[in-house]
Amino acid sequence: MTATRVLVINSGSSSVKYQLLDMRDHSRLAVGLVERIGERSSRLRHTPGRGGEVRERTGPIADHASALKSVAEELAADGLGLDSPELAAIGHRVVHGGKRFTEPTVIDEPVLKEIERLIPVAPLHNPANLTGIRTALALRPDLPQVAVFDTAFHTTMPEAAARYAIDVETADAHRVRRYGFHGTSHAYVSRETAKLLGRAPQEVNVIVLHLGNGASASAVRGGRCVDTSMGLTPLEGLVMGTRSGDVDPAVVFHLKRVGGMSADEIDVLLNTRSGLVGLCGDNDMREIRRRIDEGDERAQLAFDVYIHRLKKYIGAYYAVLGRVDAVVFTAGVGENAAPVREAALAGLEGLGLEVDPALNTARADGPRVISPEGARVVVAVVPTDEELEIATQTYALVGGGSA
Ligand SMILES: Nc1ncnc2c1ncn2[C@@H]1O[C@H](COP(=O)(O)OP(=O)(O)O)[C@@H](O)[C@H]1O
Ligand SMILES: CC(=O)OP(=O)(O)O
Ligand SMILES: [Mg+2]
Repeated sequence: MTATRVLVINSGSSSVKYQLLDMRDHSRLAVGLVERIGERSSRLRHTPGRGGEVRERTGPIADHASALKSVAEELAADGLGLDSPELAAIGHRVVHGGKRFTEPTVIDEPVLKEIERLIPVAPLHNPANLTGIRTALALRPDLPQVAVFDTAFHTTMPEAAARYAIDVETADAHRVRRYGFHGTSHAYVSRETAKLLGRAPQEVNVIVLHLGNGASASAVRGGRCVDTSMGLTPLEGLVMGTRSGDVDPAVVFHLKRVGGMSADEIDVLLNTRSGLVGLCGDNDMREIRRRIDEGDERAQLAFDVYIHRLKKYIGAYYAVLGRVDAVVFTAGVGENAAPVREAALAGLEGLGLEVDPALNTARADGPRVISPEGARVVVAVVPTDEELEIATQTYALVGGGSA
């Protein structure tokens, strides 16, 4: 029997998302999510493929290791256990790969050591990713397991975009530079955009706006990333659900010296109590739009700050690319929030950027153009699929498809 299945594991700081894919037709055999790991109200939601009934488990799940064991049990209950001979590999999302990992990589001890060495530059993400990998390795030590890095797509950024303008020796000694994240999504979406335009990826320049809970923009020239909004960590750039994005770095010294806060407290402030949640108390764009419709001023302010920052990055990446063929919205907010797309491009007609109101608000799935016929730049919505991209890269690396 040929092994044609890939399990994808995306371990976040307090969640594990997973999908089991059949790589012959890219069908989902199972999709699931474990949330609020480490709290008393943890929840596992498992959706079997092919129309099976959704199953939920609630109650405390102490850590990522227990979460993955529960996932393995759910899969086994559907006859899709990790011991299945049809499983070809497990693909793991790893957020920080530093400068070294430019490609998906089969995981062995030295690779684990390097991911561990990068924890100081990804304290929220890499420890969770590592636990996911170690637990999966303990369950199936014989199976190839592959790390797919969020940073990999951005390693093509020129030095001018990747360097911070700080003392070179100090920066290099501490590996301080701009790495960028969400790369799997930016790579997938820019390629799908080229398909939508009916052109080769090498021919098109695209601005990708990945607007999820975390959010980032990238400038992609001919299929290669030339700039992106996240930096040393996923804190830089756009306004996000709970993260501030760009601030004057002096805000940190000020809060320490004048506000009496510790470095750890400021870290928590900027990562978890800022962005939309910090501005208005909500980080869900649906809720913010509902409040705006009721005349809520704080929600309006949060929306305006979010849009202002987004518009600045669109303008910046227009300048970086020189010629733009498409501006593309993706991820939870980008795919679903028509008012965000409309507001982000309002007033940019001079740059050839326009949104057709009817196309923008039409209910539709899949990649679609939302700019008017004949517009100079195509504006599009292209749903991201990080799991499919991770599975595809994993399967290719272990020789799948060639058997
Ligand atoms: N129908 C919708 N309208 C507006 N915003 C939405 C809608 N659906 C989801 N979102 C937004 O998408 C966010 C989640 O995006 P997602 O890409 O799934 O994030 P992540 O992968 O970072 O968890 C939610 O917090 C919410 O703000
Ligand atoms: C890197 C990052 O910000 O990831 P996420 O959007 O999953 O938090
Ligand atoms: Mg996401």
